[in-house]
Amino acid sequence: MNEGENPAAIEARLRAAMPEQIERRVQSVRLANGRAIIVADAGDLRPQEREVLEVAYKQALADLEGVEEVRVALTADRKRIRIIAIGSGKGGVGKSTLTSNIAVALAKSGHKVGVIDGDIYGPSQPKLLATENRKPEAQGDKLIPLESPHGVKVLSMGHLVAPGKALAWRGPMAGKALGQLVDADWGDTDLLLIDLPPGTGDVQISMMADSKPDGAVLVSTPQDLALIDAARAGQLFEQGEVPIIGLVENMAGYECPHCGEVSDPFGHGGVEKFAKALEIPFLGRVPLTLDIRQSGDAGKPPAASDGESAEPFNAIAKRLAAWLRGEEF
Ligand SMILES: Nc1ncnc2c1ncn2[C@@H]1O[C@H](COP(=O)(O)OP(=O)(O)OP(=O)(O)O)[C@@H](O)[C@H]1O
Repeated sequence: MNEGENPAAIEARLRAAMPEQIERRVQSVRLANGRAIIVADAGDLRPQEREVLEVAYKQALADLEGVEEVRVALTADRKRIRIIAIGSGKGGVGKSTLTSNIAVALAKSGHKVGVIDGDIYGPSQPKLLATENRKPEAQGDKLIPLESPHGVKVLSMGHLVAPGKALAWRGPMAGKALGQLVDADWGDTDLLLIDLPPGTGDVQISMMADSKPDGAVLVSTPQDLALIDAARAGQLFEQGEVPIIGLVENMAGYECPHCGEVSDPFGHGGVEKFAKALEIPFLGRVPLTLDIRQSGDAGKPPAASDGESAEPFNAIAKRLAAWLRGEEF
């Protein structure tokens, strides 16, 4: 061992000596008096696989400088990842845009966030999170999510199926495909946001049954029609006993880039009033801006910036984080 090597450097050196597939399971590894102590997650492994894993750690570190003995503690309790579904009754209200930006805002505040694009028929997260034309690898029967450039992991049917291919799928098949994305190897992710397809069909119902979300966020524009659809999506979550965390109003207020006048193409404040009437918390309002649209198309979520356009997403992320901690917001 190098004299003066600090614990973080030692941990990095020990981890670097391990093959990636076993390194990703390590919760902690330290070296004290020639003894390397590894704590690793083996909650999903059968007894025989656990033995193989233990031997693999011992072999990986055996010849390392300063290591005389290797001890391995395998934990059975896999950390449960919390799941939040982002839904809307109506399509095109900005659910995918919100999902990617809220994910990035939560990641900026220290959460380890993954995004699942549940919109099997019209996936948009590969573009929004700049992972288009990339293919996730598989480890055994588990997919390895892609790392987006914005600190968020992501998996979408758009990464797996050629554009337009999934369109022919029927509900149960689409539901199964979504289950595969949820069951991927999310590593140290602590929160998954699922961008649901619009509507209240088979995919949503099967997701509710298979990977019950901890809570749901509903997105709507201030328009009456979108609100009615949001109410329908709300009922779906209630029937599935998924708590509704709150409502987000998107595309509220458009500021003319030429004259500065603010107009409300889809109305204003409707979602907040609606939320009050239904006694659902209001999570925040996102304006309609050219920047949000253009940044989305360019795979650069405004939430990743320090600019003003990140603020509405930061505010919503803050309320979600409070909800996750069980606090009032
Ligand atoms: N606040 C906003 N300001 C400007 N454009 C927005 C805003 N929110 C979303 N958009 C744009 O509206 C379009 C639809 O958004 P998005 O794909 O996020 O909606 P969606 O509800 O997920 O749609 P779908 O139902 O098709 O999955 C996109 O072009 C997006 O860039």
